[in-house]
Amino acid sequence: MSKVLVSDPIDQAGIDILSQVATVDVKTGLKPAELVAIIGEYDALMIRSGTRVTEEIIEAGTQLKIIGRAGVGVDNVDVPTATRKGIVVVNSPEGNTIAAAEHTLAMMLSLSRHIPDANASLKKGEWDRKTFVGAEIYKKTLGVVGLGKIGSHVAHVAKAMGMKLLAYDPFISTERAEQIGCQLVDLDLLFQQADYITLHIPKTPETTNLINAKTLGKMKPTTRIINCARGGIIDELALADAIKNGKIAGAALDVFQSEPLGDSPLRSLGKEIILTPHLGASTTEAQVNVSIDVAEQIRDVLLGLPARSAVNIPGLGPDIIEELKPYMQLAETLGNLVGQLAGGRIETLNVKLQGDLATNKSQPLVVAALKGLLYQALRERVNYVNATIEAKERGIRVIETRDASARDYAGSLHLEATGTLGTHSVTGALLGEKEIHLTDVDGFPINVPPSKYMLFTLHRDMPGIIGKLGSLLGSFNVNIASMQVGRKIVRGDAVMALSIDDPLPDGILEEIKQVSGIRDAYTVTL
Ligand SMILES: NC(=O)c1ccc[n+]([C@@H]2O[C@H](COP(=O)([O-])OP(=O)(O)OC[C@H]3O[C@@H](n4cnc5c(N)ncnc54)[C@H](O)[C@@H]3O)[C@@H](O)[C@H]2O)c1
Ligand SMILES: O=C(O)[C@H](O)COP(=O)(O)O
Repeated sequence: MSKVLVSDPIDQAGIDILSQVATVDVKTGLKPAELVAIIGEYDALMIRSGTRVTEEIIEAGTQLKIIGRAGVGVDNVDVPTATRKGIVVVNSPEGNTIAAAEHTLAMMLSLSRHIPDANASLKKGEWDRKTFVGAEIYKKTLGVVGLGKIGSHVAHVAKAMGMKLLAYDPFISTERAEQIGCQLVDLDLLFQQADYITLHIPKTPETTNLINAKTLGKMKPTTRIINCARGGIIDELALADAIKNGKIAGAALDVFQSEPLGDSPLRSLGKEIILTPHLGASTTEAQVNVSIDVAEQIRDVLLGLPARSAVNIPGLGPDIIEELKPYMQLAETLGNLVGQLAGGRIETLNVKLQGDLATNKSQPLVVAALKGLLYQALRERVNYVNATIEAKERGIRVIETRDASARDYAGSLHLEATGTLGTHSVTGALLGEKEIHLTDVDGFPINVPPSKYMLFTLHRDMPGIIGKLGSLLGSFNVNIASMQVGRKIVRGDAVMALSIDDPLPDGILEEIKQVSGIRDAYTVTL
């Protein structure tokens, strides 16, 4: 019989489901070394945010087939290592949406009316009606950063309470925002105008320290911030400082850079701040939902069936996956690349399946291209199962065409993304069995394998331009691994594709764009 380890408190409903097919051990509060010592016995691990599933734990889990996260965020799981080891990672994308949204609303109202401090004062024996005069949220402006599942529900309820709604989410269409009753604005305007700012975004390199001394400086002295998303999106020291110095009015935080929260200046602030110990998902209903949702998936995978919310394994038939696997990787890479070249919010993705790929069997490649396209917005939360729905929810129009007569390569894929910042296209094919090559960028023929860090320029084909760019990169100690120019006519427009060893340091891209003859430049991380 299979063995499942449950290492965080989860609802009994899930344990009952797992017990039908496996022996279930519930061992909470294990230290990392204790988990490493025992994980080798188990086929499945079920967790919440309390267990950090590191590379060391995954490597020690020699029998592990699945890691089930009873909740949304899988940032406590080393997903790339799990994927490399062939371990399915599943989560419950919607099971605690309402709980987290309601906690956010509770935080906003409690903060406005000083409920925690008023309650504490009364329980101490006081009757103080002066200190706790609050503010109304009616007719105030709420700035929602991240208009996904939780952000949308918060917006919906806030609207009913008479709030005016601004939202920032570069991956959501204006139409979708309007349906929810939000006006999409840029982040600066949201920071300047909102009376309340609520965060509902994942923690990614782009969102880390999004709220910092500089952005706090743009807010009104009456602004209050609520974070029930992820710790680390707010620079906590800068926030404590801004509240202490009256630069903003207050904050309500459920999540912290390091959990459990240790010594922190946030703890010594008064009624301007409310802190809860990561309780967003802690309702009876949400815990039943996520526990059942994830336990059912663990049960299915242990029985050899596919999981419905795998964050790292395609939910497609194993035979199709085997045949299309190298092309799926091609489609995902091209999707990620064209999404970054186009930038901004993507409105349309044209997918052209060419040569041998122009068959109906190739449909999963469209899904893989969308998965790549959405990676910047959703990171590991986008998978082959949800990519199409996520694209639809974001208002991205997908146009598929097939051209069996295109014969430059046995099979090639052409993607064209149009977004708020313009249109870009890429084409790619496989060389040999599975070596991905970019064969065209923005209509210019090239032939380069993609690499982790790339720089693309659109420039005038003229003597000296390659040298100038090389010297500029050299002066910033950027090492070029390979470089290729694609042009259609001599001394006309051209594209340069460079593979570089490290990410481009801040500020260089702007300098590159100033080089005479270079019209535009893009940096991409794959
Ligand atoms: N406190 C808790 O207990 C609790 C409970 C559940 C979820 N969460 C967290 O809440 C957050 C939102 O969860 P969700 O289920 O709504 O996720 P979701 O994927 O449905 O929505 C996230 C939204 O953020 C947007 N986004 C991504 N990068 C962005 C950026 N740089 N700027 C602006 N928007 C960006 C995406 O387009 C998406 O619409 C996640 O961080 C999740 O881990 C916390
Ligand atoms: O990502 C989530 O689902 C939330 O942060 C909740 O985490 P928890 O289930 O560990 O409370």
